[in-house]
Amino acid sequence: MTRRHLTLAFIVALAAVWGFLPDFSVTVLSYIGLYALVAAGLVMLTGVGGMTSFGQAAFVGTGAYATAWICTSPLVAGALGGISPALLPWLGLLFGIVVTFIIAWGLGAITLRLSGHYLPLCTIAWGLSFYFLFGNLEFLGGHTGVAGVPAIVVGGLSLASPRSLGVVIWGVLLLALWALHNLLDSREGRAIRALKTGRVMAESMGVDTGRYRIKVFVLAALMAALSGWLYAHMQRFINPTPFNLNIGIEYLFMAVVGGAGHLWGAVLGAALITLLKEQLQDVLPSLLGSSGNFEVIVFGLLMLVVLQRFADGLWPTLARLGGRFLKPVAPRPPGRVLALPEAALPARGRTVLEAKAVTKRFGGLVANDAVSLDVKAGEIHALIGPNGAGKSTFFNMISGVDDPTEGEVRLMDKAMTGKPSREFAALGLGRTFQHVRLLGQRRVIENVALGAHRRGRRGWIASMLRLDRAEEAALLAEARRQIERCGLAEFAEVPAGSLALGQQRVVEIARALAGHPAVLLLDEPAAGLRHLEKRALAMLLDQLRAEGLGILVVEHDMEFVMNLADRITVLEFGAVIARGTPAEVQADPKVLDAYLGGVDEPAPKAVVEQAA
Ligand SMILES: Nc1ncnc2c1ncn2[C@@H]1O[C@H](COP(=O)(O)OP(=O)(O)OP(=O)(O)O)[C@@H](O)[C@H]1O
Repeated sequence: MTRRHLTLAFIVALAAVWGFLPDFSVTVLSYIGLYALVAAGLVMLTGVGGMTSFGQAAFVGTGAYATAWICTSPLVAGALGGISPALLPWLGLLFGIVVTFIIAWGLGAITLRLSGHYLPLCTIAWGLSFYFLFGNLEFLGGHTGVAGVPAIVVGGLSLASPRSLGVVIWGVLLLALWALHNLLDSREGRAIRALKTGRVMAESMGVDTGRYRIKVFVLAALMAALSGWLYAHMQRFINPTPFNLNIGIEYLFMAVVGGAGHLWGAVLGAALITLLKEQLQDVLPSLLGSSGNFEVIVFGLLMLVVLQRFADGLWPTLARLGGRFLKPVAPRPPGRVLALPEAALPARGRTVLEAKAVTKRFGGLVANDAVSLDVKAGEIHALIGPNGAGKSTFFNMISGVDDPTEGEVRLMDKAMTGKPSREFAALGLGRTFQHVRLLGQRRVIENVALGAHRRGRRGWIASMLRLDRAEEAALLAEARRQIERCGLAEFAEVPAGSLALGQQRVVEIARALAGHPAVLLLDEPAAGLRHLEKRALAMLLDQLRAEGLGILVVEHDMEFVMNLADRITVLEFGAVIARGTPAEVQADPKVLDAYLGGVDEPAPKAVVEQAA
């Protein structure tokens, strides 16, 4: 039995017993479905995308109030004249989606720029404001609410009973889980996962992180609004209470307790918390009397215990246990495989990357002082210098991570100063990082396929509907090719975080190569590699140079650099103190002085030997 079979068995079992369950169980299950829909949106937003929101209840309220207003307002009835009442809930759904989309996009554009704890604080702020807004707007019934919300009618069939509406709720939930699962298993899903690691890496892979963050935010808000629409037509009456901040916090609990990075964790979390609250409300008053609100306290304590014991939520533990009995799903053989776009490499000897008198100041500190350097197609240029010389700062300037205070950066003959790193990536710049930036829990192949992100075109809807398979097969095939080329074939399917640090650096090189770059920036690629692995890396770089790539490498291993580089630029205290061939640089007294005089930096063997 595979996981897929188990999911199917769950759906069939639910469908089979649905007609025989007592009314109370059907109602509870319908609520679980409604909550799980919101929590699944939060899994995407918080667990996968790394943005915490306490304010999702506000969007549930938006969806609920939008349809309640459309269905009950005399103003709408007057304006629409003789519209069939059966159409009103559907109009309400459309209205709710449009309103939520506009509000979420607007709120996202303003608040998602904030980082750290400011974003969650903002979600609390609008979670509170929406609640008071719902309660204070007269045309929404104030704190009394809106009564007389009609039932949904589909093809003449009224969904007035929870038993019939519950089928729709679970149908919508399962469809949403399927679509989100497909989205996460695609090029776009990899980009969403990359958001969690911060902007720098994802942007360097060509992902417009600002836009993706807003899109995930809007997606989660729309799922909450959909839940609100279903809720309003199930309850047939709404007031502001179910959309207050407490409930927003509960939604977050559901996602986190279930397992914030896992879609089925949302269902588990919603079920657990709904059932737990139900039980506590029944059991505690009979034990402790009904004078205190003890269930809230016990609920809080139980949540603490669960989170203390299962920091990643309960789903990963369950999945691990289940994994012992379930067979892994065999990957389907790819059908049609697209050819990925592949820009021709520039002619050998052409300058592909150029820094002209680049200066970077941090307050009074000059980290780069008018540094000029160029990289030509078909050469390896090394940038060396003692610790703190300004190499990483320079790397950031020439890859769009940071802007120079003065000077100019040109890539492929285009002025790039002030442009974001995704535009550098689009012009053919691939890079690795001094501090490895991989998605540690994802497989090596997924990490490497992220590097090919900008070579794909398929968007969110196509991914959700699985219309991206030919492109996805091509991206994965490209990733596998680069992994094999870098000598990591046996590790393609293991989590990237399980590899040794040196190997993780090589995964980063494979990821950069998957983007078919013309220029490669490598930040300390040999650090942590053993002798044979270094030799293999040197051979790979040699081969890439022969293919016509322009490579700039920052490296502390002098033997590696001296044997490999065509040209070397030496930085000290932010300024260039020498440049030339390895032989010229090794003979330069300023270089010897910089290294031998350095306190922190061990004198590079190759340089010292030359001096002797
Ligand atoms: N964001 C920053 N704000 C202030 N100072 C900074 C910042 N980034 C770097 N610096 C300073 O700029 C100088 C150059 O640092 P940089 O990290 O570029 O050196 P490096 O040559 O890459 O060193 P290493 O080999 O240790 O990585 C250092 O003095 C560092 O403290």
